[in-house]
Amino acid sequence: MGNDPTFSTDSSALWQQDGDFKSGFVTLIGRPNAGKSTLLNTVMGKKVAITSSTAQTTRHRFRAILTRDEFQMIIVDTPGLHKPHDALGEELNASALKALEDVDVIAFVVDASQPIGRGDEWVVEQLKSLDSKKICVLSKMDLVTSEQLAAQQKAAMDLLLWDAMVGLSSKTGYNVEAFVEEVSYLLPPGPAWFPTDMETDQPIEVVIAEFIREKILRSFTEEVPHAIGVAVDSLEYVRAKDLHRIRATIYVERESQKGIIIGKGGAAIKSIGTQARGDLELLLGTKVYLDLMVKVKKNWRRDENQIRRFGYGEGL
Ligand SMILES: Nc1nc2c(ncn2[C@@H]2O[C@H](COP(=O)(O)OP(=O)(O)OP(=O)(O)O)[C@@H](O)[C@H]2O)c(=O)[nH]1
Repeated sequence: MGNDPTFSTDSSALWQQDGDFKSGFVTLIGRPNAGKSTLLNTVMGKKVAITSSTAQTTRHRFRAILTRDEFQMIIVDTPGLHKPHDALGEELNASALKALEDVDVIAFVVDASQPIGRGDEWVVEQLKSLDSKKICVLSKMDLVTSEQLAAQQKAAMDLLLWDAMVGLSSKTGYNVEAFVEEVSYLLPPGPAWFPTDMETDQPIEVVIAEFIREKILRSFTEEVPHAIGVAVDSLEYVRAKDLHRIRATIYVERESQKGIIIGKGGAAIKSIGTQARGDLELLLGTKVYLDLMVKVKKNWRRDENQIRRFGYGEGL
């Protein structure tokens, strides 16, 4: 992928800009399902992060880079913060909190359609001692009335003295540009740290595995999605046919889950493969041949080493 600017790995050069240029790190933080990854994709104008209605979708600290004439913002998506139940949960929390260190702006994303509760208070508590600028984002505005929004604004203002507050909808795009403007206003002066045509710092294999995992999250009910991990075993570009050949393994915790993922006569895994291939062809800009395997790896979510091997949480 060396010639694909989206996945350029050359971050050594400092792309110095003159004058009033601003740059810095913005971390999206909030409870699971608040709409962080969807906001990131809308800001970027394309799909870079995966999303689903299953809480705890995001397992990586994902960084996307938005460069305009006046600024460069490096946006860090984090796994939603929540009370941990297992090693994976603890690792995801640690990963999200680590992402708050030394960032210029923290964007606390709260779902405008859900009451602000103890979970949000707990997240904001973690922010109080940090020096960064703090912006409150009320997401999913398309789901609330103006009265509900006003009530939510008031509740959010009671949590903290924010440097800015924006209500937006990533679904309709409403006010997403206002969010970008507010953040850019809060960024300090500085050069572009990354090449101006680079959009994400994740290895392509990680993005591919995440796209596959997204399809599984969207295809099954609660129990199975949390039990899966996806790893790309090989990625090969066949120049003569202009296609990418991808082999990936879906790991589950139990035989019964393997059966569910494969489905009757292989129907479920075939459907996952078809859906994933569509996205991957768009991502890679070539035809894709996708070979998916399912393997059982007992209790991998309780095994910190395995979590790291998948690249979730801190282990990247
Ligand atoms: N109606 C509506 N739904 C939204 C909007 N933004 C996000 N959603 C939905 O909310 C759900 C969660 O969105 P995500 O972006 O995955 O949330 P997240 O905060 O990244 O979730 P975690 O990865 O669990 O931390 C998905 O089903 C989205 O489609 C919005 O502006 N309007």
